Amino acid sequence: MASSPSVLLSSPPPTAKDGSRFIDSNYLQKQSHVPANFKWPEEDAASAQEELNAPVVDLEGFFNGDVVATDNAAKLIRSSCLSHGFFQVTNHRVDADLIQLAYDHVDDFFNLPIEEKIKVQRRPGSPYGYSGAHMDRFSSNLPWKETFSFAFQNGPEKTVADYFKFTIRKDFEQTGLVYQKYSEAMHSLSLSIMELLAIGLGVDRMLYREFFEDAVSIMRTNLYPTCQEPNLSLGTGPHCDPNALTILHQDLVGGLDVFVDDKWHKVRPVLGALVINIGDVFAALSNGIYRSCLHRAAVNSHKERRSLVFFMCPRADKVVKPAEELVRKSEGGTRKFPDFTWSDLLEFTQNHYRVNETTLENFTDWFLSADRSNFKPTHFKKSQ
Ligand SMILES: C=C1C[C@]23C[C@H]1CC[C@H]2[C@]1(C)CCC[C@@](C)(C(=O)O)[C@H]1[C@@H]3C(=O)O
Ligand SMILES: O=C(O)CCC(=O)C(=O)O
Ligand SMILES: [Fe+2]
Repeated sequence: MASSPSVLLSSPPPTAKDGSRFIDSNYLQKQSHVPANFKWPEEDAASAQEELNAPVVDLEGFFNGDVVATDNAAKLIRSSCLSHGFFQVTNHRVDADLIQLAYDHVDDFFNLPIEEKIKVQRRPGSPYGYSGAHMDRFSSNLPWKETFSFAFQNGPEKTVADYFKFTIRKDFEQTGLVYQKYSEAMHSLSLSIMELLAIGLGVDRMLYREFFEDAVSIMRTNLYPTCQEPNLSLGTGPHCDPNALTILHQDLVGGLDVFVDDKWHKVRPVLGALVINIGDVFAALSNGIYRSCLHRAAVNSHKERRSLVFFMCPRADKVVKPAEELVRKSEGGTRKFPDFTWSDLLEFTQNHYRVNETTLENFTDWFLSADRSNFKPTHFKKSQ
């Protein structure tokens, strides 16, 4: 699916020693015009005019074991997931100093010379590693960003810390320890949110906590450089996250937009809050009762932006299947998606399809088709 990087750029991007061309923030922010392959269709990139009054869920009472407060939090999450699958949380017990430290270390990696960054470039089929504007995978609608992603699995092994120290550079030990701690905090919060989701859906409170206990999640740092023509491009294009649950921390610059009631809305950063959204895996676990939400990241001309994203994913081989009681409760009382594993969905998103808002429907068709190699998507964007 991915074709070779286009060279429709105003001046040639940096060339690595092996002759290949790479785009990083340093290059992007110097462009006075958006290069053709970074331009997005007008209807995708047009800036949001309104702000979303996103529900803010205070988790204090839940963490203190207060039954009424827990029920209220679960209800608020339920109503937001029924309509758009998106909410913010405060009093989440993630240490503010840890969040600050995670931001302090974002540029340790992005400031490395391009040769060092491409040593840990994403490999075909893998969601982990460095990506400069996804140029290695796509040739048009390129995102105005650099990202760095790594795996997290809870347990005694400090896999994140080791990855930074042994795969990037020995002197990245400190940075690795910060992201190890940050990922652990995100994993723990995700499991708490899973309890609230279960309460809201009326299934056993521990159902999803237990299902995701051994999750192998993706942690990602994003750097969105400034863009002189911000209405022509996007930092992250319109999409629903394919994983189960995403916890996003955006800095105070702003740029996250959510598609609600047929319009793009800005999500104003709330100091200390974490932004949470449901992804396709959770939509499937709820048999479509909860929706994964369509969102994107806009860019701006005055200040570069950073975000920290934790994509909670089930262990690769776990079967994603809704509880029987939810099938009965859902529209028509029938299964909406087949049994599948995260490994199946990940393969689809990395090798056969570029994630957007119709990933889950197209994945279902691909997964059930007799001839997967001749797959042509039949579901198209609903947002325009
Ligand atoms: C399974 C995945 C696909 C993406 C990386 C992981 C988790 C979320 C997905 C992504 C971030 C959603 C937005 C579009 C995307 C292409 C991106 O802009 O980075 C997505 C990831 C990807 O395929 O690289
Ligand atoms: O950086 C952001 O604000 C959003 C990023 C996002 O949606 C993603 O990486 O999936
Ligand atoms: Fe996303």
